[in-house]
Amino acid sequence: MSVTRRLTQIEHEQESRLRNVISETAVRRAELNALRQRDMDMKTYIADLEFQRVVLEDKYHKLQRSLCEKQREVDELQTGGEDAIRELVLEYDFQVKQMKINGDNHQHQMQHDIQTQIEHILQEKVGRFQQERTQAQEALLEVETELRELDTKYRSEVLKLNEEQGERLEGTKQHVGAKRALIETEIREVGAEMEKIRAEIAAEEKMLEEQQQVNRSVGVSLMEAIQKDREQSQETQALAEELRLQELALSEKRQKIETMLEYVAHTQMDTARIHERLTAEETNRRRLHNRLQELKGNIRVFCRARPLLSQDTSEVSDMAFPDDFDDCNQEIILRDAPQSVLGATAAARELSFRFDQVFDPLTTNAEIFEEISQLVQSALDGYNVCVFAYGQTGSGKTYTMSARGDGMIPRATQQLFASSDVLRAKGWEYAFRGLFLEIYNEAIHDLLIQTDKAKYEIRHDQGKTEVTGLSSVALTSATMVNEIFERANKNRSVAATKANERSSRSHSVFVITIHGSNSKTGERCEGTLNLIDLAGSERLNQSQATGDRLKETQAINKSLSCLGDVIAALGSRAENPNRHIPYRNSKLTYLLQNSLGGESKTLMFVNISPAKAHFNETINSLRFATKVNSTRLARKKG
Ligand SMILES: Nc1ncnc2c1ncn2[C@@H]1O[C@H](COP(=O)(O)OP(=O)(O)OP(=O)(O)O)[C@@H](O)[C@H]1O
Repeated sequence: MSVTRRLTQIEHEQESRLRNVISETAVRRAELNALRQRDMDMKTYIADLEFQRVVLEDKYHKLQRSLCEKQREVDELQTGGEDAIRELVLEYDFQVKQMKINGDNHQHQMQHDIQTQIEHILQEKVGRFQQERTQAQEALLEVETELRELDTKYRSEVLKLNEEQGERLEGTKQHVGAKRALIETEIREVGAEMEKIRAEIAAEEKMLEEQQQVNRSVGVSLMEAIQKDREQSQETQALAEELRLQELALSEKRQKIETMLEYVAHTQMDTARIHERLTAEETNRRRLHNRLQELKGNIRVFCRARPLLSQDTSEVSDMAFPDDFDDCNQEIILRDAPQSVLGATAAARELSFRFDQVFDPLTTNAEIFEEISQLVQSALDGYNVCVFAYGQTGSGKTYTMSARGDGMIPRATQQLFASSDVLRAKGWEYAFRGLFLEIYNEAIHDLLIQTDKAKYEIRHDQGKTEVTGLSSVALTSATMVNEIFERANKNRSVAATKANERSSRSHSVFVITIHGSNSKTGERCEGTLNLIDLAGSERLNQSQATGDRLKETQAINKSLSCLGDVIAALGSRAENPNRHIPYRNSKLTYLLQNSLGGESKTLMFVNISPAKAHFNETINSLRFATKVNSTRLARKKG
């Protein structure tokens, strides 16, 4: 579920990032379009200005051309007037000279003719000559008059021409001057206009330059924007690609998750089915397990011989143990060497004892616990279980029950917690509480706290046993139980130094109450696991025991024989269901009342020493254990 949530979150983040990029790109594009539009407007405006400038320049050139033509006209007019006057003067001089030449020639001719005539006349016709002379003179006069007239005419014409020419020149000059003034005004205006236009052009050019500058920077920003746009487009594309890939991965993951969810659903259904089956099988297992334990016997006895120790002063007894693989023949055989009694040699004894299990000195605690663990399971299944270690002092009871991390008690507590963890999967929840006490001289002592003052009272109520005033602690882990166990043993050893080897002379009882409930099936169970290290069972020669030692011995003998009696009475209930069970005869049996009998399971270790010196005590222990082993508890009906 967390993967789906994470993927959805990534998807939302990517979508939001993409949306931001798209909206930013849209803004950039709008800016870009505005800049492009502005650039287009500026280009149009610049083109207009350029066109106006060209028109003005064209106009200026035309005006300049027309000014030049006018100037040329003026120059031509000036040149033309002077030439005409000069020509007229020259013509006039020429005509005058020509006329003079002609007159002179004519005169000479006439004079010659006249002289000729005169001479002729004189010679030929003197009269006529005179006449002719007169005529000639008259003709001369006429010519002179004509000449004068011509001269006058010429002069007046010249004057007239001069006047006309002067007027014309003046007019032309005035006209030219006016025109020139006009043109100059026009030129000035044009110049001013040109200046203005130039200034405007300069201003426009400046503006243009500025605009171009702006355009350049706009172009740069435009390029940057385009570049950015391109980059953003690339980024957008990359993001889109990434998004696409992620969506692909997401959909693959979704598909996988869906497949997995389907698988999980199937698995959950399977698991539920398996759980149901397991729960049913667990109930069945409990039933079968209990049946198996019953078939094995609700009271079982295991015989365990310890190895010969370096501190054992005597030799090893002649003991025969069953073959490791022979489960059916669990028998221990002890042979006693022939002894001479009152001078006669008694025959060698061979004693055999049959038990549920016989363990030779090489058997380890781990191997023994394999058998005990079934009873621990029974306690978890809601049955009351008692495990006793019986035997003479130094036979290995404490080693069997309490050896650190290895004895039946540490192993049993470890199994309780380990099995409760396994059973949790089947709906079982367990709570454990512990009592640790010592019964010495028929008095109860709390081994969890050190006090001699407390008074303890055993009470039974509706199948439950309570010891008032005794501290009971919740047991939450095997480690914690080990710590409590260590503390109890320490308290026991402190008491032992005070009470002179009391540890061997007292029963130590570790009671674990087990509460189980199954939330799935609604089942409940309550069991008790009692782990008891009994006081040394050796018989002391009563005549030698006095004082405290005697009292101790009596108390031990009493409680052990009471235990034997209770077990025997329970065994005979099969024949006599109303048989009284003497639980109250000892503190130990009264304390264990609810854990001995009925469906309870009892296992007794009979610990024996292999030393020859302990042979008789070993025989006694084996006899007691045989008595217990022959008992089979009667099951309650119903
Ligand atoms: N199976 C065994 N293997 C090795 N050593 C053992 C074994 N059983 C007992 N011992 C040793 O024998 C000695 C006596 O054993 P233990 O103290 O258990 O006897 P006990 O019956 O409990 O005596 P007590 O009644 O005084 O408590 C101890 O040193 C113990 O380590």
